[in-house]
Amino acid sequence: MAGAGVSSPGASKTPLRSPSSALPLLGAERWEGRALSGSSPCPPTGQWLLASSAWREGPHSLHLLVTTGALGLVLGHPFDTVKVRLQTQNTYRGIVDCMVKTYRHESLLGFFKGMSFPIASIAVVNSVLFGVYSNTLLVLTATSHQERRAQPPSYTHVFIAGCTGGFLQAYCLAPFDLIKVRLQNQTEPRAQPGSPPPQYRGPVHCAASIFQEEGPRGLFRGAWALTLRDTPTLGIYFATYEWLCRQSTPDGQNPSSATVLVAGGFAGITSWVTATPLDVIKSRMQMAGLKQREYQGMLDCMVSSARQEGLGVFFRGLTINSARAFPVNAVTFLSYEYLLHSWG
Ligand SMILES: CN(C)C(=N)NCCC[C@H](N)C(=O)O
Repeated sequence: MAGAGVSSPGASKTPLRSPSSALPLLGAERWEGRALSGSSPCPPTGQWLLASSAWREGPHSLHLLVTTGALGLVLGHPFDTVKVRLQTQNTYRGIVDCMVKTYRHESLLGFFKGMSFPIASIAVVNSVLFGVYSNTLLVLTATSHQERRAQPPSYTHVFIAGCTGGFLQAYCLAPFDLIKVRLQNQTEPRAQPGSPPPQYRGPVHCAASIFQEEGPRGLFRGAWALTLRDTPTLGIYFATYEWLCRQSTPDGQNPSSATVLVAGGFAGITSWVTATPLDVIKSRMQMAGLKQREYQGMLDCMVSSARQEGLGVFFRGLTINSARAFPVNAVTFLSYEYLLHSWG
């Protein structure tokens, strides 16, 4: 990552050797205490998982990774629920109609259905994505994170590293994403006496039911569409982020925190714009046989969706997902940069 590392919004853009310029934002005393006591030697750049590296850095870094990821996820989940419902159900006239109906029938809690598994898995999924990305870049460019400030990687390398991260994270994400989508699509209000119970009583029951009915492969329903969605679009995600950072940062310097936030937010939007057609197909495949008819495969799903609902179907949920993607990915990149930076 060229110029990887963050500086506080007001800091001058001088090359940084420690996260001290990010201190006002991210906890000055903790870092300074550690630096003074000498308890934080620079760990090697080539570690596979960000989370395990963060553990070595100390609980502060791990907390940051998990907390920012989880916070973004909680704030973004209601938007995600509306997106998923718009993509898979034909009963809504648009975003507002979906929000109103969800609120009326299910109260505010309806927007948070299916959130627990994504929260439980965010650290692993983000660690695989960002860990594989930064290590692939390390292999491709043969330069460490620090050296890349002076010798920025080519966009082709950034794109390939992003695609590799996207490909591998898709397989970790697939079962969690399937359970999320199934639970988000349960429109029954909370169990009331006399009303029929929803099909799944919670995430564990959902996973167990799928496993019992369809075997382990059932948990990977839609995984192909997910992989096809994530492989190129995560290449686009990192390349956009890198490009935006370089546009607004003088050569050899670190992007400011504000730059990281804006570049991360726009990288999220750009990647989701390109990911939406396959996102629709993925969600429909995951719901096949339930609220959707069974499909013979991805192609069948694409063709029959387009025939019945027109080409606009491939952009369902795009607006609300873009509104969600900006803040979620802004904080994700800020914590990623902070972690890289704190390794020195
Ligand atoms: C286009 N795609 C699949 C992505 N950009 N994925 C990475 C960002 C994931 C982030 N938690 C989010 O939900 O936006």
